[in-house]
Amino acid sequence: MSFTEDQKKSNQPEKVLLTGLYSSEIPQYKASEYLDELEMLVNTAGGEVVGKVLQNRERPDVSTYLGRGKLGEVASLAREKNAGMIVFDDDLSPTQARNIEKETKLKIIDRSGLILDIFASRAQTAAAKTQVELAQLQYILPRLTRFWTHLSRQSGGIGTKGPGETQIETDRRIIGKRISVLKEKLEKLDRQRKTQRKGRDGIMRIALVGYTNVGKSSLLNALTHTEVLAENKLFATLDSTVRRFDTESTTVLLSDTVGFIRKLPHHLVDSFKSTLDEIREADVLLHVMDASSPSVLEYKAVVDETLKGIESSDKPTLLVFNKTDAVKDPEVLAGLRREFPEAVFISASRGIGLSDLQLKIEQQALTDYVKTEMNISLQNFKAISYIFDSAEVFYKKYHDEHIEISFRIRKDKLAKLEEMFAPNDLISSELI
Ligand SMILES: Nc1nc2c(ncn2[C@@H]2O[C@H](COP(=O)(O)OP(=O)(O)OP(=O)(O)O)[C@@H](O)[C@H]2O)c(=O)[nH]1
Ligand SMILES: [Mg+2]
Repeated sequence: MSFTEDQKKSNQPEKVLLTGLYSSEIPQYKASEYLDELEMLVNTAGGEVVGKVLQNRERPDVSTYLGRGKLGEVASLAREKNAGMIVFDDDLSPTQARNIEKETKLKIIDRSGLILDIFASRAQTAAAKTQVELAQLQYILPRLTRFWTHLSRQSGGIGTKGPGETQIETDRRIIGKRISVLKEKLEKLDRQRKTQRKGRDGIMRIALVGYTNVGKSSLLNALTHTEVLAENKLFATLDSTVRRFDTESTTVLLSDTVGFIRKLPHHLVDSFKSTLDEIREADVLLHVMDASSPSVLEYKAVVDETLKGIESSDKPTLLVFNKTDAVKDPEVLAGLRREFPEAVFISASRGIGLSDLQLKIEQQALTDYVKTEMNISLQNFKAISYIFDSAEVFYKKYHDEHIEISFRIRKDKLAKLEEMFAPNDLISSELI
């Protein structure tokens, strides 16, 4: 089922009901914040929320998620409010989804399905489109029987009887084939990306990371005076954009990345590998947070956890609290300052605190990188080509028997370079 596809057919926003659970572990106010976030997702997908229902249950019912009675109530509320769809805050098992559809006769979608839909409608580049399609197919595969009953009903098939097993088996094979084609395509795109990246190696790479909608793209725009799409929607950014950013003493490459969210479908994380590589390969992370959100620390934990999942949690990280202009209570800011004395406090949209941030970035560059000028014997072409591959070269001049070269290089790479010199290869070397 596709939320956004249905949207395109009619100009009326699809009316939906949201539902979720609270328990001794997730208090009611938390669950209701989660539904607010789910509402943002629905709005982003072009839908309109006409009601929200929470049920107190320790764990979801294995066959219908909500208890049967509650599900009946939700279905009648949906009819009363003219809603044609129920959105579940948790992921439904294929069995739950099938049962709920049967009982309510309403369209249903779960959190992962909704996020996948949004990603699909926002993907622009070949890479993002391929990554989303792969995630969608991986999501559909175990749910194939349900999608089939859905299709046969849509096309006015008789009763709810699905097609024979053999048809489903055939489809499963077709989808499986398509998945391997997409994986191959992504590998090819990955190789292209790696070639394009050659030559940027000597420059410090910083990735902007953070929860969705915290202002990462706005910060990229503010720092580099460019116009990347920034808007009050979730997942405005799907593709990573890289911008060169010159400070007084150094140059860095700043990349904007896809925002994280609670319960990001794991298929998405897997298939967005090449987009997330931008984070994995960065030297430094700027973890951007929304200081004006009451859930700021919870979002921080989600981001930390997601970074761990992509093996990027031990990188040097600058904490950046954005949207300070929108914080009503000064005590909130004071509290954050006390708890995170190293953090930088900014407002990307008002341009507050940006020079402070710039300074922190420069300091970081100074600790990790050095600028040096060398005179190297042309005999040692191995060392010279290593410099061209892994450093940013500012200046070079060939003499009869040596090259004069100035470059910026990461300290660990400099150490590796120094090991390559035989006696007399290095005529002179000076930090600049
Ligand atoms: N009040 C206030 N709003 C801001 C600030 N920075 C960004 N915003 C707003 O926050 C919203 C989200 O900004 P984006 O830059 O798109 O956020 P993002 O983190 O890139 O979001 P995704 O790409 O969707 O993950 C937009 O409506 C911005 O105008 C700020 O400093 N103060
Ligand atoms: Mg963005």
